[in-house]
Amino acid sequence: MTQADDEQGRDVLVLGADLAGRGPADLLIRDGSFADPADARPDADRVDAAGLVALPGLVDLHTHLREPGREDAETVETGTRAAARGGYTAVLAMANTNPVTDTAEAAEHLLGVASRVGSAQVVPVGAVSKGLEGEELAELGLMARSAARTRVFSDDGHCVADARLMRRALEYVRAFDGVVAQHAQDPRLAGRDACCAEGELSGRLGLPGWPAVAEAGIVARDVQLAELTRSRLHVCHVSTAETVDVLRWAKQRGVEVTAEVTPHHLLLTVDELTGYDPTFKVNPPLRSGEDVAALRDALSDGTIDAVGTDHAPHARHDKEHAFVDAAFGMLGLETALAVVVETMVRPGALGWGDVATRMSSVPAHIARLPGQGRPLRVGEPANLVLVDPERRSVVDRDASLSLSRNNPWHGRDLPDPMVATWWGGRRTFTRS
Ligand SMILES: NC(=O)N[C@@H](CC(=O)O)C(=O)O
Repeated sequence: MTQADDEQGRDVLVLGADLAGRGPADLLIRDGSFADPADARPDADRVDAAGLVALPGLVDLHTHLREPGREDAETVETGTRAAARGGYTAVLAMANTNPVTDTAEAAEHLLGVASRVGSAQVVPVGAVSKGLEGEELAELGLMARSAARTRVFSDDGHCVADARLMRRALEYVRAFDGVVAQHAQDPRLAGRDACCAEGELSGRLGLPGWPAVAEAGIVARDVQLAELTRSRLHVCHVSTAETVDVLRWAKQRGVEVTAEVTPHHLLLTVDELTGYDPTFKVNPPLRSGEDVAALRDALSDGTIDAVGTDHAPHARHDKEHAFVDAAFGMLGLETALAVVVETMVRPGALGWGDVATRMSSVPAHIARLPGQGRPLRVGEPANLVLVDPERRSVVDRDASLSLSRNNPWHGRDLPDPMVATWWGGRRTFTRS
């Protein structure tokens, strides 16, 4: 019997964890929610959490689960197990599966699979355009009204490049308080072969360049469209200092724009590409140290609202090619918090309360997810992560719960904070 089975129906009393930086307190988990610790039954399971930090379950705005269509790379079952190990209790599953999530039926199918095998809540993201082709709007309204209650729409992997289609999408989602999450990449400036931040190094390495303006230009346009339509825009995986400037301007104007940054863009730079290792091939590409510094500042001051992993698992036979031919993407769910601790918490740029905001409550709010991102309070759903702020280890890609091995952190000494995760009172991960 696993520890999780063992806990079924029993009280779990978590003792002395620091509640997201607000100081130590006890938590009682009962019947899926937090209850008053003073009411704990005498046979409660006790978890000594002294020295640990308690955070609300993390919410990832940007996960690729690959099911349906590429179950050799990831499934709902393996992807959500990886999520639980990373402290996540909800993931938004991107629409670039096969078939694409561009209908109510596809979204509901994914929900059905997740209800059987998920170790975290799976929230289908709906495609903006049919087949991600950027021509015709997908069934946005039907997806919104379906059992999936879709609120986030994205052609991620592709940019909604046509300004008219983007305008229509923004106008449409406003009716149900939805949001369009844009993969900002002007295809005329950075086509599908663009795989290296454009600059001195891309020239030296002979890799097709991906200029910063291809991102910032689309974001500037979309901010204006969001202002025109009075609708909500979310910017996926911001990678450049130029885009940060545009976001600052947009927020000063009061436009409803939010943005996310990936863990890899907070730590890795284009210099990783000098060995032509396709593990580091990702879209948008790794950028300069100046960009990394600007992204950290923006996450610290709230110009960038959230961390999104862009967990992009790929089978070996899609990744192990010459750099230009390999698939774009890297794993992220299991290591996201580790990288945020390393890049933001240790240097003092974010406190634990900020981590809870940037990785849980704000993403839950952007996706309009009730029951996620809630404070650790009596009566709230027991979505909880226990974190050891001091522990470190060397990342081993073979220890991953993901089906894929394209882990850019393999062999790197990083924080190893994950102790345990509960989703709706069910224990979904325990460090062994
Ligand atoms: N972010 C990535 O590098 N990859 C994404 C989609 C994409 O190409 O943007 C994927 O689905 O693999």
